[in-house]
Amino acid sequence: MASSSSNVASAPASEPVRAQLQGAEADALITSTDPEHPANLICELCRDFYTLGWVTGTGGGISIRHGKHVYLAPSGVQKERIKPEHIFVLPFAQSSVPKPGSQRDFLRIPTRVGLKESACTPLFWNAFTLRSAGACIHTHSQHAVLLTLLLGKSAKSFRISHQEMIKGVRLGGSGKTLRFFDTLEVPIIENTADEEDLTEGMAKAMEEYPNAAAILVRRHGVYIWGNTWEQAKIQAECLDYLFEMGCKMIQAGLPLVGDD
Ligand SMILES: CSCCC(=O)C(=O)COP(=O)(O)O
Ligand SMILES: [Zn+2]
Repeated sequence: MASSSSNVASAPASEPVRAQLQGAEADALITSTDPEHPANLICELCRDFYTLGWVTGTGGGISIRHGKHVYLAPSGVQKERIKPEHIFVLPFAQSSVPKPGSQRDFLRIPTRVGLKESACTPLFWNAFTLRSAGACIHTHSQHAVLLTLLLGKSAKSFRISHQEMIKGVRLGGSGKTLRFFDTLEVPIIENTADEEDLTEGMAKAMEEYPNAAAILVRRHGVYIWGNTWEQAKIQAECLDYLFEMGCKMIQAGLPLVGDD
C-alpha cells in the first residue's frame, strides 16, 4: 500500500492542480465551520469510534447521506486521522451501486490523490437504497466478531430478548423502536475475501429479514444503519452493548431468549 493511502497525514498536496480542479462548488461540499456538516462529522465520529475499538487498523467507518450527496471516508487509511478535505462526496442519484474507484472523477481534489473511496461504499449503498437510511456505520467491534463465533458456524442470526437496550433499536433500523418484550434478531452472513463482495449477501439478508436493524458478518464485524447519523449511532451503541451482553450470556451458559 502506498504511503499516501496508508496514512492520510502524508497525502500529497499540489497547489497548481488544486486551482484547476477544485471549484467553489466542490469546496463547498466538504468545507464548513458547522460541526454538524457531514464532512466534519465523519472525522469526529471516526475518532470516537476508534476509541471504542470499532474502526482500528483502518477498517470500518461511517457514511452519511445528505441531500443529493453521500459522504464517505477514504479506504485503508487511519480513520481516526482523517480530515474533511479527505472526505469523498458521491452523487446519491444513480441507477447502480457504485464500486469503489468508479466515481473518482466526481469530486477530484488533490488532497485525495492516491486515495480511493471506502471499500464499504456498495454496502453503505445497500442501507441507503434498501432502507432509505441517512447514515450507515461499519464496525469491526470485537463484541460483534466474537458473538458470530460463539453462536457457531450454523447460526444464521443472533436473537435476544428481555434486555432494556433492545428499546434503543428500531424495526428495520428505520421504523419504530422495539419494546422490552420484543425479540431482537440480527442476521449473520459469511465473510468474503474482499469487502465489496459482501454487497449481495448483505442485500439478500436485508430482504430476508426486513425487521433487522443490522447485518453481522462472521469473523469480520457489523453494518448498522439509521434514518439519521444520530439514530445510526444510538443503534450502533445499543447493538454493540447487546452483542457484548450476548457473548457474556453464552459464556455463562444463560439463554439469550426468554427471562429464565
Ligand atoms: C483491516 S481492514 C480490512 C478491510 C475492511 O474490513 C474494511 O472495512 C475496509 O474499509 P475501508 O473503509 O478502509 O475500505
Ligand atoms: Zn470491514
